[in-house]
Amino acid sequence: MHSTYKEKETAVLVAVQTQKQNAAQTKEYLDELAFLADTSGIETLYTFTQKLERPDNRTYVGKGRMQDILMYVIDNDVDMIIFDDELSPIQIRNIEAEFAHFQKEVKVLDRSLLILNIFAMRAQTVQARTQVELAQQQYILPRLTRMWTHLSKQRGGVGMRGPGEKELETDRRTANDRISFLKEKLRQIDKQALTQRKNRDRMVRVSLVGYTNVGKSTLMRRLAKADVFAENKLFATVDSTVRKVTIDSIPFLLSDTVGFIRKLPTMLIESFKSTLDEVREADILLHVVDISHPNYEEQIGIVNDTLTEIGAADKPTILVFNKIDKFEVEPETTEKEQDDWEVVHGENPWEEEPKDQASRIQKVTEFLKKSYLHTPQPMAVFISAEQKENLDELRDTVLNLVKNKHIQIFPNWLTTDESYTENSESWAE
Ligand SMILES: Nc1nc2c(ncn2[C@@H]2O[C@H](COP(=O)(O)OP(=O)(O)OP(=O)(O)O)[C@@H](O)[C@H]2O)c(=O)[nH]1
Ligand SMILES: [Mg+2]
Repeated sequence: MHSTYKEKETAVLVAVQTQKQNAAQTKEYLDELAFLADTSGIETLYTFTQKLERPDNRTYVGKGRMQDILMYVIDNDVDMIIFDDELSPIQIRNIEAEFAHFQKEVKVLDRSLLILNIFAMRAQTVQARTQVELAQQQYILPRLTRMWTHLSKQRGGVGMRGPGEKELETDRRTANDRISFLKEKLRQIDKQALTQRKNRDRMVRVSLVGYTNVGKSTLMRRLAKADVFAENKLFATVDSTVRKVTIDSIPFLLSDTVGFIRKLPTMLIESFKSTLDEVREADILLHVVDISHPNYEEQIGIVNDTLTEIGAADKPTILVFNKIDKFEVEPETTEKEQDDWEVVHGENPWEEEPKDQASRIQKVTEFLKKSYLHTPQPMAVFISAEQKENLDELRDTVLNLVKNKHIQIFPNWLTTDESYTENSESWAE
């Protein structure tokens, strides 16, 4: 029997492969888009790509590809199309018009809107909620056309048929008023937060930064015994958490905050400025990387670019390569590369499978250290936050940097350290 009840909304994904990217990268980007969709509770049925110099101004992909998408969406009664780049209001209108010929209502979303929706789902504090709503309103305002009604009216659904011209005018005015109101509210929250930060003892401030889902919150739990939320979804964290940590009687503040992603909407970065203050004002950064991710090098670049954008680059940084328990030495390396490695280093780490987890971790760590010694890198540590591997080494590296900074702030510290040991949490096992 045919049932019209659908558990999940369904989507097709669409990306353009420009000359700057190869097929493997495009696939990675689409996998990430599918992960974003999945995090929003949307099931991806199919993906479409097209090689183009740049996305088409009118309909993002060309006419022929659009026809393929149209047929698939109609035949399979798909609920929405999600594009990997931010669409202009005109592109949205044209794409929706294609479907209107077939009396098919389909939601047209893009990567930015998907990210905004996830942030809205996750925001816990008043500050984060206000910041997300501001970004949403700013995204929607130029797109308030007949096809659109704004998000705040209908939680969960976007891209429905909109109101008439007159209501649209009212909607635009309401959106503008709301934007002013939210900005003012954020100014007040910022003022309070600033006072709070000023009243805190001056302590060395360390911030966890990194791409989304790399394990920042998991590491925060290990380092500060903090009960922060971690899960295998994108943007599990969109607020920031600060905890006092003490190692060898040196106290410092550790903060965990929102992760970064490729093509993070600009309005989101802007409205999250105050959440990102923790990062901007930090003395030291722990840049966490998921070394088991096929695109981890590109992710490092994206994080560095975002840090530059928010004015937080050029701080003493430790690259924390996480998830070494999931890192596979073998499949990534050809036999020729293995032979070359053996010639240079006099051993072949691929020769035999280590028997237990401990020796496997040791082997992987040695392998990674050797690979990274060739390239100029900031300090690098290889850990597994989940499996608690090599955390002592990370602790020592952090301690060294913290100590240097601590001595700068408190030149007389060596004689007065007693007072800092009270009431502080110690490094978790
Ligand atoms: N295998 C493995 N998984 C890990 C490790 N560290 C974290 N994870 C998993 O990775 C997923 C993401 O971890 P989180 O700590 O939420 O990552 P995050 O960087 O805080 O992510 P966002 O807050 O979404 O930006 C979770 O499912 C963790 O259990 C690790 O060392 N090894
Ligand atoms: Mg997190």
